[in-house]
Amino acid sequence: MSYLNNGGILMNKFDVVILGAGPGGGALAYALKAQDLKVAVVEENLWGGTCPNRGCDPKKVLLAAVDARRHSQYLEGNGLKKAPEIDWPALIKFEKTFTDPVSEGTKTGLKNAGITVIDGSVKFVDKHTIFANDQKVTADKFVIATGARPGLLEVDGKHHFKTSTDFLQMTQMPKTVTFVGGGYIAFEFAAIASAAGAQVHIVHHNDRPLKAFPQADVQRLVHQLKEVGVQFHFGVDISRIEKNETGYELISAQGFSLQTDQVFCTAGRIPNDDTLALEKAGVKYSKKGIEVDDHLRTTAENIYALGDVVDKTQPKLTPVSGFEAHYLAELFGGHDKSIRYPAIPTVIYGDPRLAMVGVNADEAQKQTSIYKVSDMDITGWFTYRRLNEPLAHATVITSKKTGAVVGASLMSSEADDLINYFAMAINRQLTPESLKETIFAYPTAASDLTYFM
Ligand SMILES: Cc1cc2nc3c(=O)[nH]c(=O)nc-3n(C[C@H](O)[C@H](O)[C@H](O)COP(=O)(O)OP(=O)(O)OC[C@H]3O[C@@H](n4cnc5c(N)ncnc54)[C@H](O)[C@@H]3O)c2cc1C
Ligand SMILES: NC(=O)c1ccc[n+]([C@@H]2O[C@H](COP(=O)([O-])OP(=O)(O)OC[C@H]3O[C@@H](n4cnc5c(N)ncnc54)[C@H](O)[C@@H]3O)[C@@H](O)[C@H]2O)c1
Repeated sequence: MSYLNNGGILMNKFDVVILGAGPGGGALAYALKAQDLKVAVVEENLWGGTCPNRGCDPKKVLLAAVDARRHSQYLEGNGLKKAPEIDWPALIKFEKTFTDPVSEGTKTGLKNAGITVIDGSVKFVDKHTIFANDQKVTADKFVIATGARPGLLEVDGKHHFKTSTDFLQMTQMPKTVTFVGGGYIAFEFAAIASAAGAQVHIVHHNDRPLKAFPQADVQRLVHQLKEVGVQFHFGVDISRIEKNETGYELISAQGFSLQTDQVFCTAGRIPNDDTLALEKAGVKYSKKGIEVDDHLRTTAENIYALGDVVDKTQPKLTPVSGFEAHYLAELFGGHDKSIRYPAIPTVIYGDPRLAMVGVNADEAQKQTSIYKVSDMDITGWFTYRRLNEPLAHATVITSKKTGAVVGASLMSSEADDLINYFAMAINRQLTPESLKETIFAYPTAASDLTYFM
């Protein structure tokens, strides 16, 4: 139902309006439509959100070429003569064949399912009303799924910073590339840029990059990136970026200076909660995201939030947004359970992959009366030796009381797939004995599972 009010403004009334058409908002819209609710989605930018347009998917497309080159390098002299070089402009052109159709395709898909799609940037008027550009929309419930955007460090010359979005659209690879902030994006993009021929620098403000991952694994990853030429600058706080004839100079108050052709800020993302006029709706938020309770309800009783925009301890990842969407669909469908997250696997798609799930090895080492920690150099195992990979490693944590696997961190080219088996083992509380009841196809990375525990 829509009509014009006295002011000539288009009015719409919905059961649920979802703000943001990312993986979280999109998944929720389909699930609520399946419950016969009148649903609208408002999107201010590209339909589909961060992951398929400027995040996970385009990155993984670039990685296909990077992986092919690296694996060829490992086999040089062992069956392969010469590793191929990356043709960056052609690779970006290939990547665009994935990203270009996403927005229109996502929007059409929602429309075809009977979901109302509205292009516009949302501002709350009150807790039952929003403005999406010039459209006034009312609803019984709102779900804020507006995600996050790249943050820019507050330094002089911060307008010179490029972002992860720029990197994924860059048609030429510069000779030198610098990432400021040693997190997920820096480690992944450093592996990509270095394989594509750039001299890569990572500048990090302390000596502990990737702080959510076990320290020993991070050190191994740093070592591996150094081996392929990536330069790390730890304990450096950039205070200024100056443009000069040949590119940019990064400067710290302590006298650090680095000349680079391009500089990317990879020091974290900012939740998109500060542009929504949330005060008007009584929704509490901060720089960390929107405050929610254990039902993903905000401080306004009819307004919920999910995904990267939420202030939470869980990692901000695509499948986590999807999990929360599924939870809210069930909540709106009538159940009243609190949200309970399973063990969440997370991966650095670097060289090699670093993946972890469940209890962190560093925490487990501090509680040896509770956990058994098995640390394994698996480089010599058949699965990895046949690829001639320089580094493969696994740490597996089991409960001393039950024998069940409770955590793992893996490093190898297979780690991103293999970690999912560990996630399943943890969530189903599998013991090494129960794993032996399954026959795994051999020879595969999964057929090694019983040797890990
Ligand atoms: C470079 C990069 C690589 C990544 N790689 C991975 C990976 O490998 N694996 C993984 O799991 N995760 C990865 N992520 C994280 C993943 O992309 C996010 O966790 C995921 O997209 C979050 O989904 P969401 O639906 O919560 O938010 P988003 O995908 O950010 O969607 C939010 C949507 O809301 C819209 N919006 C914002 N403000 C408004 C407004 N005022 N009005 C209307 N619409 C608005 C935005 O335009 C956007 O489309 C990566 C992220 C980046 C940046
Ligand atoms: N593979 C994946 O799943 C994946 C990949 C990319 C991004 N993401 C998501 O996107 C988020 C953002 O990624 P990101 O890499 O921008 O952030 P991040 O939070 O992973 O890392 C940012 C890093 O910057 C550092 N930092 C902060 N201030 C700094 C300063 N002044 N100077 C130097 N370093 C500084 C922080 O200590 C931190 O280590 C991730 O946290 C994750 O949720 C996920």
